[in-house]
Amino acid sequence: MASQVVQQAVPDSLSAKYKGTFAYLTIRDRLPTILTKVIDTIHRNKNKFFEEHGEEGVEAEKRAISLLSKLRNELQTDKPVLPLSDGLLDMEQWNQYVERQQALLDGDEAPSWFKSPWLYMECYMYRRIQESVKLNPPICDFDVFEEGKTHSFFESQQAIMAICTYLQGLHKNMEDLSEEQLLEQFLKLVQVSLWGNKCDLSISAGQDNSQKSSPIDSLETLKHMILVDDSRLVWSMLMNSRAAGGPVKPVARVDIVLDNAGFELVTDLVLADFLLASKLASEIHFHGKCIPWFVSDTTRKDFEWTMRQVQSANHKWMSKCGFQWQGYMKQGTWVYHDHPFWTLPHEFCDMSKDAPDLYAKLQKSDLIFFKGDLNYRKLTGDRRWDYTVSFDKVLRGFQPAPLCSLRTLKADVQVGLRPGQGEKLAATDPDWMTSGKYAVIQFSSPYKE
Ligand SMILES: O=P(O)(O)OC[C@H]1O[C@](O)(CO)[C@@H](O)[C@@H]1O
Ligand SMILES: [Mn+2]
Repeated sequence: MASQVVQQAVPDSLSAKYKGTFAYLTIRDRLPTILTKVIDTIHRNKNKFFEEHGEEGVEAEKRAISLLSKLRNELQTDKPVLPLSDGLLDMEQWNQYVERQQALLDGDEAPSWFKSPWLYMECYMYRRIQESVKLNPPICDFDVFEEGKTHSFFESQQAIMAICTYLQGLHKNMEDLSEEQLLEQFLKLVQVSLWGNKCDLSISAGQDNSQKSSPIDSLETLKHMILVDDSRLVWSMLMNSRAAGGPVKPVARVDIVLDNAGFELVTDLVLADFLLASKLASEIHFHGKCIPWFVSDTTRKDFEWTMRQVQSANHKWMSKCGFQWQGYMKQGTWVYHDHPFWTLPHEFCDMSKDAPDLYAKLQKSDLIFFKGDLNYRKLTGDRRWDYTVSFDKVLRGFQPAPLCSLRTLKADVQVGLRPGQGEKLAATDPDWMTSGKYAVIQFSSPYKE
């Protein structure tokens, strides 16, 4: 009975059924554009498939394109969601999820692109792209988004060199920093990682969106664009946990649920390095995606590729970072994980029930950073919350450990604002929720008084 009451209080999901919303425009315009680009990418790689696999590769390319064209047609004509058939490990969970969505609709209506929750449909599109490739050996391991991700890394070279140089400068006198100076550097590197989230390739529908200038220099001018800044609460939490272990023996395990490869990933690695080197943390656990996702999200392959690229760069400080990072991986102070739950359409409040192993893993953390917009959508359930509802409340029990979302706003969900703040922004800048110009640093802890 009590849980029924709670459920009624939860607002509806964002959905393309609300005409004119960002969800609607995404499903109507941006997702078909992304699918067209995917088809084009596969087609452009035809010669490569032929060189690698002969005629079989070309046949597979044709079949994959035909499945993707069919998918685009299903989307544009609002066809019902079809079950997956590729036999991958998460297939059953996806197919069961349709039933959950079915139960939310009236009568015999089937879940479909313009009726069902946006989060579900957008995730489903990326999973179907994966299916279209997986069903077609020998090209089944082709990452349709790899070119864009590597391009964005190379386009951000200057900015990457700048933050690597900055980090190495810090390394030289880390031991001599006062607590206040350490706090100042912590706040800076959290903001660098935050603004790194501007560079995703999904919001730009695959267009280059890389970082050109030195990120450190722009932090001051960007500060007023941070709508909620809980970074000092995060700092206090880390300091408390450091005090528990003593200054020479840090105890905190920090997890970073990664978002985009390219520049953003490097900003996350720089933050992770700083946390270790400053002894604010003793180990860092990264979480990436098992399959290509939302155009630019980091997979294990992207993670390893980035580490190698940084290491072999023709730039002293960048390559020094790369060697240190490889060292952390070898020592086990940095650990990379992936889990199929991150590429399911579920809200994070479902994690303890639907992926108890992952939830238990996250419970071992002292602080979890969730990077990016999609993670924020999943933290909040991608629902039509009032702007002033608290961040704690919208997590709906998802509290494996203290957590902090670092997100630039690219979807029409935002909570934890001051009364009137959202309305004022809407009046002065109508695209404030989706332009990626604004950001939040929001913290929630199960241990907060
Ligand atoms: O890489 P991020 O920050 O998660 O952004 C991805 C976001 O891009 C979008 O495709 C833009 O709307 C959202 O659907 C998604 O939340
Ligand atoms: Mn992303």
